[in-house]
Amino acid sequence: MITNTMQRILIADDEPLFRETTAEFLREEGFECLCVEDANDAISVLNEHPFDLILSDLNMPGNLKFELLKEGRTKHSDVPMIVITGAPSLPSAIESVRLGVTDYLLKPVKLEDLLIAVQRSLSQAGQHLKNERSASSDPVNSDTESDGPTSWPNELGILGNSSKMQEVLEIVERVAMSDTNVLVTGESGTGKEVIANAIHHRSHRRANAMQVIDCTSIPESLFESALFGHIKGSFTGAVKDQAGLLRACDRGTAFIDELGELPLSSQAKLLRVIQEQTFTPVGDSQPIRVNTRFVCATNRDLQAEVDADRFRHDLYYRLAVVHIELPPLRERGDDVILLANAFLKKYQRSGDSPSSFAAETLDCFRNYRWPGNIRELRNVVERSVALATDRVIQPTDLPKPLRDSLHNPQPETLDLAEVSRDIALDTADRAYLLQLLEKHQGVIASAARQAGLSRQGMNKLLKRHNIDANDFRR
Ligand SMILES: Nc1ncnc2c1ncn2[C@@H]1O[C@H](COP(=O)(O)OP(=O)(O)OP(=O)(O)O)[C@@H](O)[C@H]1O
Repeated sequence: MITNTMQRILIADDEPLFRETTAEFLREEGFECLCVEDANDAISVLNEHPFDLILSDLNMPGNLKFELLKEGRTKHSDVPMIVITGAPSLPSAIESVRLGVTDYLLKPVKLEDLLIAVQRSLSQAGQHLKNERSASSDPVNSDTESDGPTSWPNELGILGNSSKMQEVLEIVERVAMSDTNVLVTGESGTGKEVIANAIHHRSHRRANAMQVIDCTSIPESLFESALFGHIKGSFTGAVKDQAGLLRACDRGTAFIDELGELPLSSQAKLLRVIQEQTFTPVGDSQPIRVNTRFVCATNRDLQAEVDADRFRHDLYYRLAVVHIELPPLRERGDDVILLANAFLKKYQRSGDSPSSFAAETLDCFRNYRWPGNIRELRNVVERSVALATDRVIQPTDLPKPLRDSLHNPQPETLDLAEVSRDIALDTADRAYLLQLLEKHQGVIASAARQAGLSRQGMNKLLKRHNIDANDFRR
């Protein structure tokens, strides 16, 4: 878990082994490290997050003209920079010094020497940055104790410090470099595509394309042609040759989104490609070989679909070699605050834009059940930044279901020993209704049937708890 008291080092280097060993060593020495593999990524994280030190390679993508050092020098002049290069030269050393680096080290560098250089550079830079941070009047950054961690990304650039997300990220790190097929499941908006992207970008396939194949947008009759391509004239409407989606991700990753929606006939065709890594374009006779890794996503319970014979079990086992289950936002603890603060920064447009959330607004975020997960949170923050009249976003700036959640905490956030029996029972009753509606996707009649209530009885109960069944419709 990353804390805010550690000093933060940005490591930019395109050699994975160097990056990882250096980061591991520095972490053991008590620093927070964020690794990126090229200058463009380094510049964008540098502009989004505060750092105490930059450790930069010279010969890496996007750095032909010392772009990272120039950015550091012009926009972050208080952040010391150290160069570590495997291809030293007099001109590059002169230019680095001109751009203000505090040290110019040669690879392979002894880790003890690196540590000395890091400590020296940090102490030269003094307490300047730290003082500035602690004096900051921006509550998003300064009020970290009450609001949870600040928007500091892990190495995958995915926000989430909760233990459930840390477990997910660990699996992503481990599986990315293999060629194993991965199934990502989770409710809508939990970040399945974000995870698929992270797997692709951490894999050895990252130089090639990740192609999104959205099963809901391809009609069953066109599935073969969309995936495998076709030859001109092979069917009415085939006015020219088309390569198909699979060829576009040869040596890359095929991200099959909404896999649970794939009709049985298309499942058989997909299975063949996965087993044989070959396919034949429609109207052609020559098979084409591809080398593709499959990452799939669905918000359905695919095992249940297999049990109900709606999904082929052989395809399921081929695709779900590793299964990553993303927790809903309501089960990620204070990640909701971390994400809300990050979205707030993202949507701030001018100096007058709202720059923080009131404590009660954060309580609403914690209490609300977020059926639309991170996507819903992002939309809520964008909307409240646009509508708020004050610099602090108040519960009144939020949509009604969120505002209503202020006085309706989820049972897991309630200390039962501290409340009356009535409140405890009421909270449990509410939690039961929420889960019931979740399961029945907002259909009151079937929820009422399971609860042993009449429709009217259920409606009355929902009204008392201020729950709108429409919020659960998918
Ligand atoms: N951990 C995260 N950190 C920051 N932003 C995130 C994270 N996870 C998801 N998001 C953002 O939330 C939104 C929804 O993410 P994404 O599209 O990956 O969800 P999904 O589970 O694939 O949704 P669906 O099932 O509806 O396709 C996107 O805007 C994405 O950038």
